[in-house]
Amino acid sequence: MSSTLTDSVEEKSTAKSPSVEVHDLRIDYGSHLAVDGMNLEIPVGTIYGLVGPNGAGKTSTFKALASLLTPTHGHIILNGYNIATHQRLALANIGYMPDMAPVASDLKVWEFLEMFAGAHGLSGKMKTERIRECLEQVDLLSEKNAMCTALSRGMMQRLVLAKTLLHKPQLLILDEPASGMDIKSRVKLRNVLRGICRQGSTVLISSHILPELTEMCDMIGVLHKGKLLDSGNVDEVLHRMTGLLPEIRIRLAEAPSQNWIRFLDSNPKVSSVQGQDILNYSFHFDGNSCELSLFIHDMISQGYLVSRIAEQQRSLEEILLDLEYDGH
Ligand SMILES: Nc1ncnc2c1ncn2[C@@H]1O[C@H](COP(=O)(O)OP(=O)(O)OP(=O)(O)O)[C@@H](O)[C@H]1O
Repeated sequence: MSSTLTDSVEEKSTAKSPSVEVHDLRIDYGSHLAVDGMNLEIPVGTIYGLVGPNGAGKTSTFKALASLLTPTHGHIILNGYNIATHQRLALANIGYMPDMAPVASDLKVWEFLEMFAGAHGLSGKMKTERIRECLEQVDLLSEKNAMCTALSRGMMQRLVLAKTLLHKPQLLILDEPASGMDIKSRVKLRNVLRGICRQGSTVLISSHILPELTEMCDMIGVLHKGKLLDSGNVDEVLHRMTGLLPEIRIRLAEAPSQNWIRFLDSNPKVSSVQGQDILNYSFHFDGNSCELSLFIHDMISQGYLVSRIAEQQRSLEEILLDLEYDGH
């Protein structure tokens, strides 16, 4: 449904609206329930990762956000505009990259982007400059004259990302952008996404591989069989979902004083202290990474020489796998 700019601005939420608000989203395919009562809020400038096994409902959610399918029920608000009532304004500032983004094979990188820049109404010097900026942003300027077919998978994904950036979207929705990428390409993608966020945009990405997201994202949501099981800061969600307290392993550079065990036990967040030998200790820690950092800082300022710290935790993949077997 179209609307005038004036009434849309009146209906827009506050200037500090979250980038994405999803209220009670439900998506059905015939008798199959794909997304079930999702509520989600993503602040501006965040990299948010939606993680879930195959068939969890990630693509369906993203398609609903990009207005490519109509949900059975629920509201979606992008940058303050409800997509059901103010679709044009809500979608004006989003960039959507599907999981199997098509790339024209018989074009050079520059020509490929020129085609889309033209469709966005760019021409002349402005078009040339914007294409250059986008290629720079995804670190692909050196390949501007390469044939699209000659690009690696990681480069291809970044080229499609450059295409998605052409109209300067404030919200990027990227479905499985890192799938099939090697670690080098993933690091490059992470740096590109961080750069985009620093410029004030919000990025929403999906993956069925948790480590891909935890290394890239500020926040994650865990989707399982259409239900959003948890959502929030990466550390907090991992802590809540994995349930078990992480085990912290500490190696000291020299034998500690007699007060060492008493010092560890005196922290209310510490439990199950064990000493493997005079230098190696382990304990459970019931706090977030910031509280752990403070504790380690305290340890060092008390004169305990910490030479190594490691944290071990049951992975979310293992937990989701358990849920599958439990039939949840
Ligand atoms: N067009 C469709 N018609 C019928 N069922 C569909 C359709 N699209 C998706 N589904 C089903 O809806 C559920 C969610 O699918 P969706 O593609 O959203 O999940 P996903 O988390 O993106 O999975 P993947 O990681 O495999 O892409 C799955 O059970 C899927 O089979």
